[in-house]
Amino acid sequence: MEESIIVSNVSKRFEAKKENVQALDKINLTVHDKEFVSILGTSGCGKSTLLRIIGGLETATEGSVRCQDREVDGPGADRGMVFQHYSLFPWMTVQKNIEFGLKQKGITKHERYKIAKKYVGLVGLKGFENLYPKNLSGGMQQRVALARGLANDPEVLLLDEPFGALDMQTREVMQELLLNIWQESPKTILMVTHDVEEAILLANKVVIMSSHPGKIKKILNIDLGSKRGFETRLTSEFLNYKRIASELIRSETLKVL
Ligand SMILES: Nc1ncnc2c1ncn2[C@@H]1O[C@H](COP(=O)(O)OP(=O)(O)OP(=O)(O)O)[C@@H](O)[C@H]1O
Repeated sequence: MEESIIVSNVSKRFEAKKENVQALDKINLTVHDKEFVSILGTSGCGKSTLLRIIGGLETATEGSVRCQDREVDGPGADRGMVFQHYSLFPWMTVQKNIEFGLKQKGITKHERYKIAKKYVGLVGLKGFENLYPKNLSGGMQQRVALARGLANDPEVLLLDEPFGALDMQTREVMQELLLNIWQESPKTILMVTHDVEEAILLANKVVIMSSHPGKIKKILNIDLGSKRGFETRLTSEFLNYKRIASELIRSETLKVL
């Protein structure tokens, strides 16, 4: 398997007036082509910072990141990002928000209309295409952001809590949607989440971070086969992974608190 993302010795220090924060300390991580990797860890352990550095939105204090064989020195079309705070264009309708990246890629008007329509339907927003973000709930905005990320079909998708604003039922349906899309047309996905079940259900590998400073504590290889769905959560293998991951995170949380 080829390497898609290579994080080498990445450290990040935020310099602030009152206190400096060592957010990440010598992170080494390789994500192979078409792998789905989840990152779990207690609040403040540096998950978002790591994703932002890979996305090129933040620079590492030390170390380097390569993505698709290129040094990361800023955002790029090879990496699609879906972040917690939706980052939709407020002056564009749902349809236009989803079409935006497709337009940048030079896809024809007719084709991008069709692709955006497809993803509007997949995320359950049919009928809302002509509304503006301000007229949508947080969960609906998050689904638009996810549809936009998926519609662009980048080589690498970076997801930061993509389902954080959704109710449990919608969240489970969106997890299955992402799983189906990834199974049908695999791509490299790196996803930050707080949800242990979500991390295990979706990924081939779960990276568990420790905090202050953020380091990689453990990488769990998840062997649940490729056909996963709602029932997978009930299997003994799944519950075993859940127990291991929960114990590791709990020991970190207790340390921090
Ligand atoms: N721009 C910034 N300036 C200063 N400190 C920052 C900045 N961004 C993050 N930090 C600090 O870096 C550390 C890691 O933050 P980060 O947001 O990456 O954690 P996280 O694991 O994603 O947290 P959460 O799960 O709560 O979203 C925290 O201590 C945070 O306060």
